[in-house]
Amino acid sequence: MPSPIAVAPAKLAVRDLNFHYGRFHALKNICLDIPDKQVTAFIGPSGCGKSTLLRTFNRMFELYPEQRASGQILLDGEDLLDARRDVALLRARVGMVFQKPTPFPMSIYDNIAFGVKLFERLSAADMDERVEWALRKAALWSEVKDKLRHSGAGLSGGQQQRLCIARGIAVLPEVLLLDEPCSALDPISTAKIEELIAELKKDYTVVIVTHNMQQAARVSDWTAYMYLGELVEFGETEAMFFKPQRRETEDYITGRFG
Ligand SMILES: Nc1ncnc2c1ncn2[C@@H]1O[C@H](COP(=O)(O)OP(=O)(O)OP(=O)(O)O)[C@@H](O)[C@H]1O
Repeated sequence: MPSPIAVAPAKLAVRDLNFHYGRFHALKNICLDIPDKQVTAFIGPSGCGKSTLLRTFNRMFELYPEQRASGQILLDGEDLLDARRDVALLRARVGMVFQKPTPFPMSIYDNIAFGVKLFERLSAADMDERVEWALRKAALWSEVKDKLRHSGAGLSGGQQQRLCIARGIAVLPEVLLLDEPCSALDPISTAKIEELIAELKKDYTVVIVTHNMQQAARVSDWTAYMYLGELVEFGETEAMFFKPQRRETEDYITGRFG
């Protein structure tokens, strides 16, 4: 197997990561480099640990006492699993967008301003500018600029998901985690989010969990194939899809799995 340590500079370096849900061992000795300002996709059959691995990157699991991670996850060289590190600050650096669009029950404008206010004191004019910037980045501005005070819940599913991405980037994170961001969306909204991901990687390190192999091939630079809590193969997406090193990866990619 090619080294799980990518040649590109790593934004996140996972070292001997193990994860337990109670007594269930969900991630086993994961070692992996997530390259900076590129898109990395996690693929693998249902239950292999993709979302679990993603959620370790902003310590989401800490909300649940029976869940625990051991090993190291270095963000720019510093271990983010170190309990002394402020988890709120970590989540400002490592943002997350979930499978189902989850706008807050408030206006489109406030959906974005809410998170920004937790970390920065901006003047009204600067906040207006930040909201517009985030909505433009998420390719949503032209569709919502005349209804910023309307509820976010009134948007279509695809628009809501772009609103969640705008909310995620408004706090100026360095890493954006996307957990199956298109699984609840129609093909047109999916295409928009995929275009957006290509745009976002100019500024952010993006990690995406997807069930959709074509999507992984289209949007990612690097791909990790997981199975039963282990990292089976990791490499550049093109090589993984056209010349996988492991038989298991090839079987999964070509649909022979299961
Ligand atoms: N809260 C939990 N408590 C106990 N076990 C869990 C919990 N969440 C996930 N698991 C188990 O951990 C393993 C990995 O789950 P995870 O959701 O990370 O897989 P996944 O690859 O993202 O799956 P899917 O593609 O179906 O979303 C599975 O066996 C799952 O049943």
